[in-house]
Amino acid sequence: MAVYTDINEVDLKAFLRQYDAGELMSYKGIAEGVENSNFLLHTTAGSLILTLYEKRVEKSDLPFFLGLMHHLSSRGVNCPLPLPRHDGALLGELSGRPAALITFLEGMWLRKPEPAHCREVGKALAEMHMASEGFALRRPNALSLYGWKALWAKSASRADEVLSGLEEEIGGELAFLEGAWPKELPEGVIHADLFPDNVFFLGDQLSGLIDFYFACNDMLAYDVSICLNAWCFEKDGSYNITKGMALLDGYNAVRPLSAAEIAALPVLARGSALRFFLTRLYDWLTTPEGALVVKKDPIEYLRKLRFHRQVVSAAEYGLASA
Ligand SMILES: Nc1ncnc2c1ncn2[C@@H]1O[C@H](COP(=O)(O)OP(=O)(O)O)[C@@H](O)[C@H]1O
Ligand SMILES: N[C@@H](CCOP(=O)(O)O)C(=O)O
Repeated sequence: MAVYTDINEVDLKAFLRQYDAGELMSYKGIAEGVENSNFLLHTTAGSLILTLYEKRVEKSDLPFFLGLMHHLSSRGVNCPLPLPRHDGALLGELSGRPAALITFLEGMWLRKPEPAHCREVGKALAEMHMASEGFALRRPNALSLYGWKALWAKSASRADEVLSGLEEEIGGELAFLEGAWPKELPEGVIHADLFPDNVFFLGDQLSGLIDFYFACNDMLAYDVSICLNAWCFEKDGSYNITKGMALLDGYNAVRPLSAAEIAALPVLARGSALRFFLTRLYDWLTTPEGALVVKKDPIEYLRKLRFHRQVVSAAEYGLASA
């Protein structure tokens, strides 16, 4: 359960008085998520999500995230909207943390996505990429090459506690990616964490996207590679090419990938696997025992990274024309 910061009823009621959000009826911590503290509120005005921003979220980045949700929603992407306070601010403070109230999105995330869902995700990702055009704010990706190296520097000396040989393997991978990382691919605003738990479905219909707190400006095809990693591997670690084909078809139907983006997919997928391996490893080594959060397994992403290392062309991901 990701509740890092506790709240109390008295403070919460005072916080809510700054909004046109009705009277508090009940609230509870949400037993999902890793990054921030989330609470589900029921008020006389309906259901709302209260988010207290934690460890990896810089307060100075919040206008980018909250503004992006407004921009995307005004372009037809179904995503939560931050509520303004009476004074117009989208951001307040609760229990000493920056905090926002956001609209509740109906739907639930899929524990066992099928190829048809992967197609919907590919389509929604491309639609998000197109809809984000014209968004005025910029945010460099804090978790790209430079950020990976910084994160690795904090974990490297303890990596072999998790798996023998990791320090050498990941050091080599970083050196490879530093030389091979693409520089000329089309860029835009990417979600950067579009995992199954951040995509809601009502039945088989995709109903919305949440959790824009890693969004940033980066290569659009890098976002595609994140989704291949997050949606197209099975629990046993095998890559499901049918899911990959569906996801890539869905994406291509809205925003066709260029030849250069297709050629770069194996390297991008190595990079995105490494990115999630590194944050998971860091959390694995530093999250205190007993914290109210379910730690995610870094080794799952090491296996994905090893898979991408032996991929020769994007055809192996299910791209018919690669
Ligand atoms: N706008 C929303 N509408 C409905 N549920 C939400 C919304 N935002 C978050 N949640 C719930 O909270 C959980 C954690 O949210 P998330 O933004 O992924 O947290 P974190 O940033 O900590 O990873 C989600 O899996 C979902 O159950
Ligand atoms: N998707 C990341 C962790 C970030 O958590 P989320 O709840 O914000 O999706 C991972 O799986 O490592």
